[in-house]
Amino acid sequence: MKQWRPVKTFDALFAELSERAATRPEGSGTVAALDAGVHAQGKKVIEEAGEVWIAAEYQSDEQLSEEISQLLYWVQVLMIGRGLKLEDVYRHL
Ligand SMILES: N=c1c2ncn([C@@H]3O[C@H](COP(=O)(O)OP(=O)(O)OP(=O)(O)O)[C@@H](O)[C@H]3O)c2ncn1[C@@H]1O[C@H](COP(=O)(O)O)[C@@H](O)[C@H]1O
Repeated sequence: MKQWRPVKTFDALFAELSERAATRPEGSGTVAALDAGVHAQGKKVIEEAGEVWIAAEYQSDEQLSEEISQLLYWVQVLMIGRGLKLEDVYRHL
């Protein structure tokens, strides 16, 4: 059974990843992802977007939700790598 944990929102994840970028803790996958650069980040965005599409066509709601969460993560990594803030995106919504 999955352990209960508080719900993490898009904004809370962005704050967490921004903090990782600023403090660069050892062992952080986000720090490694940022150091890998925009080309590698863009490839992950495309990969995860493809997995979202496949999950939407063929998989369960749970699997689709998980793929979407990974796409959101990689979009945030790419945003932080480029120095964008949430407001830069939100003003287009
Ligand atoms: N939400 C995420 C998250 N979603 C996706 N990912 C990464 O994206 C990858 C996508 O998984 P896949 O199954 O598609 O791929 P994989 O086979 O596991 O990995 P690859 O071989 O494809 O690289 C995962 O392996 C993670 O490296 C994430 N990595 C971290 N987080 C959260 O980000 C925060 C900071 O994490 P750290 O920087 O690692 O401390 C924490 O709250 C984490 O929970």
